[in-house]
Amino acid sequence: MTESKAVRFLSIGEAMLELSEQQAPLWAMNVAGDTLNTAWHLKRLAGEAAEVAYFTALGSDPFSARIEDFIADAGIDTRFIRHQASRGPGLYAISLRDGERSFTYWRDRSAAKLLADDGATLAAAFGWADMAYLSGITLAILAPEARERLLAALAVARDEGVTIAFDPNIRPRLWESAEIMRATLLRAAKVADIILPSFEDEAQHFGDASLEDCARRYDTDGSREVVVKNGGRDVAVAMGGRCSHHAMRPIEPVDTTGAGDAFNAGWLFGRISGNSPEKSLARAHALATHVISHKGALV
Ligand SMILES: Nc1ncnc2c1ncn2[C@@H]1O[C@H](COP(=O)(O)OP(=O)(O)OP(=O)(O)O)[C@@H](O)[C@H]1O
Ligand SMILES: O=C(O)C(=O)C[C@H](O)[C@H](O)CO
Repeated sequence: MTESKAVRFLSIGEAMLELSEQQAPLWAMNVAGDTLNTAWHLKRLAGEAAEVAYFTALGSDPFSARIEDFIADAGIDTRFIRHQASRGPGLYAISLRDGERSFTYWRDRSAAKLLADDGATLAAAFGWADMAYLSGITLAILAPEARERLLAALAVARDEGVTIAFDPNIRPRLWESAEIMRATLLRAAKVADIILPSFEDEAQHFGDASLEDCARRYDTDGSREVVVKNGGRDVAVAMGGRCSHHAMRPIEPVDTTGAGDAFNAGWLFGRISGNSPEKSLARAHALATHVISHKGALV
């Protein structure tokens, strides 16, 4: 019997400390961050069928060590994590109103802002991967030269056969201007094969009038796979130049933090496993609804 080779999934971004209010006055401190959330869920779904590695930079302090231990304990490979002794981890706190989350950040000098400073580590990581995943947050936190370095490395990796998956995950506060944000997100999407936007954010910042508008803007030539997430409402899937709508079952959320990240893991796992779009969507939605039924990004 031949055993199929595990897929190598590389996720690139910022792992942070997360503060999530439990019963007043108690707050839980966990570890989360959009690209880490997706990597974490994907590893749980895939088990031995995927090797998952996380690419970031952390400090050399005890809280950075906790983050790294958390990642390693999840079975995620930490070989591409670099350390910047002069910096520490970023922190965010969740505020909730009727289950809808907003974030307060303390991350201006986090180590992760330097994650793309070393071209050799980037090349080694892309050389290892079958699929690489990043988000608009990954790009937003970088200095302009580092952003260019990462975009160039992505283009080379794609040419060399790495599948690139990208969630624009729009966070305007993290960018220096709305123009730079929009232009950079479009450039990243151009070097991606799979794009996973959220309709509400895209409509607000790119003016898309419909799910199809959003899918077509990202898939101008019909060569990409685009899944437009949409809270508890219909999702659109563009593939092979055709766009289909899929009804989703809405629920009352406890905390929507990480819904999109969990959805992405479910979708990517389905596609890596060769499942149909319908089956992949069902898994993605089930995982997202599970996550939003609990506080914090990771359940
Ligand atoms: N109220 C809800 N009921 C059911 N499913 C939901 C609800 N909200 C979100 N989801 C699920 O989560 C997916 C992602 O939702 P949404 O686009 O709102 O996430 P997001 O804004 O990207 O989240 P985040 O950036 O916090 O990870 C949806 O497509 C859906 O499957
Ligand atoms: O907003 C960020 O930068 C985060 O990574 C925090 C959350 O975990 C993430 O946004 C949820 O999607």
